[in-house]
Amino acid sequence: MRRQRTEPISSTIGQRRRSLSDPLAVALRPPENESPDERQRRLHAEEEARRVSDDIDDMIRAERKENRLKQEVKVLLLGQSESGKSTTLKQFQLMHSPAAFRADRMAWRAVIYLNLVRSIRRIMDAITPEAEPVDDHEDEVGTLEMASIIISSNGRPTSAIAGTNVTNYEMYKRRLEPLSSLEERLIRLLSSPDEDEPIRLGPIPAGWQPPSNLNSLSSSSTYTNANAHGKGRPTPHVHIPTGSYSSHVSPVSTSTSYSPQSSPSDRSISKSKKHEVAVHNTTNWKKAFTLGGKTKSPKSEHSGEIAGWWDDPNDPVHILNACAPAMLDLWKDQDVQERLEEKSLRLEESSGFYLNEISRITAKRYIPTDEDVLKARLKTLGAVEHSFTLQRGSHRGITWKIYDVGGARNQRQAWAPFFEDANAIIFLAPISAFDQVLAEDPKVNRLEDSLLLWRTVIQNKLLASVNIVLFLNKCDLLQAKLNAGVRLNQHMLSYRNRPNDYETVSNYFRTKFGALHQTESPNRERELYIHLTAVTDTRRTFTIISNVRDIIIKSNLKNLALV
Ligand SMILES: Nc1nc2c(ncn2[C@@H]2O[C@H](COP(=O)(O)OP(=O)(O)OP(=O)(O)O)[C@@H](O)[C@H]2O)c(=O)[nH]1
Ligand SMILES: [Mg+2]
Repeated sequence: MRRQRTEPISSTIGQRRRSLSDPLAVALRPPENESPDERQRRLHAEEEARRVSDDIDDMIRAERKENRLKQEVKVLLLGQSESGKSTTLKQFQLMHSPAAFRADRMAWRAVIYLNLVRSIRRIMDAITPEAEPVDDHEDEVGTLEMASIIISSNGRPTSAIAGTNVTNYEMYKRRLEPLSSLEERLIRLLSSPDEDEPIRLGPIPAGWQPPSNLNSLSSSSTYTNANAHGKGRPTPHVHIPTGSYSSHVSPVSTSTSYSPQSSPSDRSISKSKKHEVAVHNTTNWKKAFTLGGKTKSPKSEHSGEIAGWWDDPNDPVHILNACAPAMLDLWKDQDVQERLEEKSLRLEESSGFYLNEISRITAKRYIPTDEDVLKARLKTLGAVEHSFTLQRGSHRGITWKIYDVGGARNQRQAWAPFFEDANAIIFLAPISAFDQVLAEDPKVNRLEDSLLLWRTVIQNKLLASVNIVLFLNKCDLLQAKLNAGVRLNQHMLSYRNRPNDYETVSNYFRTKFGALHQTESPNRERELYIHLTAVTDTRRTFTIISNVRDIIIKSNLKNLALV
């Protein structure tokens, strides 16, 4: 709104009193021979003018406030890979744009299928008889790379442990063979064929060193800070190893991926399948994966009804459905369970775990639930922006931009350009991971990595005035792990002989992370908000997100001197 400013008329009006030396004040001074009537009229006119002026001032203030409220709040999600950043973003989406979140459900079907197939392959890898040749060291890492590696408490690599032979191994291998080519097909579909840039992580190059300190990166001029849509922001360049995949993989071809006698090219396919599938921010994987190019086929010739994907013979659901009994038998097999236990492979704790729901997931008319989508695991490359505008409540009109970045070590250099204009950071540390190592570097304990990363973020001067919220995440898994008897002090000596219960352990982590903030933050005034979270739990997370949202907005307004 434009304003026609009404100047104060008289020197008698409170704050607007002008000095008598002011020529304008002299000009506006009441005539000396003013009659009582004239005086009355003048005072009335002055009063009216003052009222109009005050109204306009009020309107200007309100307008300014509204404009400020319209302002964007930029939130950056940080944390190591698999800490739960993308899952937190999904919760924000579910909370603020549920229709859009649910519209994407069918696209997530592909990821869920792939997660399930990969869990089966992890089991097959784990129960492979010890006599079978192991390719090389990379296989040792690669076999487990699809999710966090769980190390046995005695520190020995899991494959070195001999034990139970699974009597039915050959039978499972035969029955589950079609899943191998299905996995390749799902990877290819998710890797979006119309994508220019390769999007899957290749093997970690020899001699590769993860960036150890983000401080140096944040002051680097390598990256230009681009607009809010991330255009021009740097994106990490990731390669698919050449020749990893055959040019065409038939959905029904029988692969020899589980076979020790596979050809070199089969082995190369099998090897690259061991790397986790990731999606680049520019990848339109959701569009690419409507499974068969459509979610609905034309009206059925016979019934005239709308038929679904289940009528499409090429839809992956058919292979999954046919293999479901074998998958169920495998997962329930006592020998298999013993073998997994011997290898300390707790698949229940791994990302994208659907083995307890095989029948439901492989049903022909399966539609993912919200919970399924929240559990689905797809690694992020680069940065993904999601924005929404609050429609209700006192913070109506504020636009939130949430940036979700890849957390793997070779992705972290892409974070720094987002630091400059961030209003808040939600840092996720998965505290259940105290007995796990990084997928990208099996020498590094996950919790140690989280603590180092946390320190680097809070020390960063560019972030000195940014609100920091810490999610000590995966508390549900922490609780399950402690209940199962896994002891924190076997992995973290500083824990000594404190009680191994959830309450004491979670408080210990709260204090440890909090103390680092106190000693390392360049801004002593900055408040830290710590939450114990399980971001796959919608009800709990909604409450936390609402609190966090209010804190961030309040503090943002405070910065604007509005409250
Ligand atoms: N049980 C449980 N699972 C969780 C929790 N948070 C995340 N997950 C699961 O952990 C997996 C990894 O989560 P993501 O959100 O993809 O992790 P990320 O931090 O985005 O990982 P990158 O993209 O690699 O950086 C997903 O399968 C999630 O469903 C949690 O609190 N509890
Ligand atoms: Mg992610």
